[in-house]
Amino acid sequence: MDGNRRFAKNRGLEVRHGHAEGADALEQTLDWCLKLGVKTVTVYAFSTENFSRDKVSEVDPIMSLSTEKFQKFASNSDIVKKHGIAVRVYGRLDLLPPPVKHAASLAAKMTATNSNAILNICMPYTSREEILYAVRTIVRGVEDGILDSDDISQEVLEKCFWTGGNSDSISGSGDVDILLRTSGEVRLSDFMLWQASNACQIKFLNVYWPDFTFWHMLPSLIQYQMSYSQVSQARNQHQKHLNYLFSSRNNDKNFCCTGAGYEEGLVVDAQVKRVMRFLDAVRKERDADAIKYCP
Ligand SMILES: CC(C)=CCC/C(C)=C/CC/C(C)=C/COP(=O)(O)OP(=O)(O)O
Repeated sequence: MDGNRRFAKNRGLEVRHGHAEGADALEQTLDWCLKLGVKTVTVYAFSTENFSRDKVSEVDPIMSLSTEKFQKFASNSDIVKKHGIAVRVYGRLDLLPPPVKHAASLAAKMTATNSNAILNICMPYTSREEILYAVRTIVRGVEDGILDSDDISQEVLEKCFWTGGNSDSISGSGDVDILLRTSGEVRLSDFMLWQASNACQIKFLNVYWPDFTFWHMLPSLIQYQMSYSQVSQARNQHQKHLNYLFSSRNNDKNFCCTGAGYEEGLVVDAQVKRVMRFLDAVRKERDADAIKYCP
């Protein structure tokens, strides 16, 4: 959601009004996405670096605005109810002021059973923080004796991300299909670096976020649909590559692996059992963390 300040400046408005318009643009965009069948929408609302902006004129107003939006989502507001949206907040929630993290946890809790669509709000987030979180989780797993260092793989690492769960947990969403960056900046600014690395369509749009319309979004969706077979092919290739790495790590153990990595239904040996037990504990802890600031 980039370009709120420049939008405000161009109109002679205070910065906080730019952010307020940005928050409204999110609800509108969400409505378009869900009507078109895009069931998971992830937005970059605040980076950990944004805390260094002016507290009074910018950070505090963003925090108040976010509290208000989270409270609205928590009460299953019109848009949440209309589309059955589960709201998830990814990031260093511990760094947020108490009213914001209370409201964020409440929104996650009160919408957790909504199962038609997912809104992920990244706040305060950076990809590098997320990767660090995953690495720390894995180190703890090894130190606690749940996991062997030999068990660590790309799949295990990515399942330890904030986004690493699956659709039936209240955290996690997996790979990104389309990434849209508004405001004309041509960089990713530490957003979903890992999740966007696997056949993701990345578009840089020359529009400030509050001015973003359906017509900015539509060409990207059409292009994605038209290239869907190449996307699937690239993803299958990637899965084959992971399987190859997996079986070559395990060829001394007479291990066999099918397409779905560590998912259920696979041949189970001691390593798979260990990994599944670890990932289950990770998912439970992450789900508990998502709602731990509920008042
Ligand atoms: C919970 C919820 C939905 C909250 C929404 C609050 C909101 C709209 C936050 C966006 C804040 C932000 C740093 C935007 C980026 O534009 P920028 O300020 O970097 O603009 P610039 O690129 O023009 O400087």
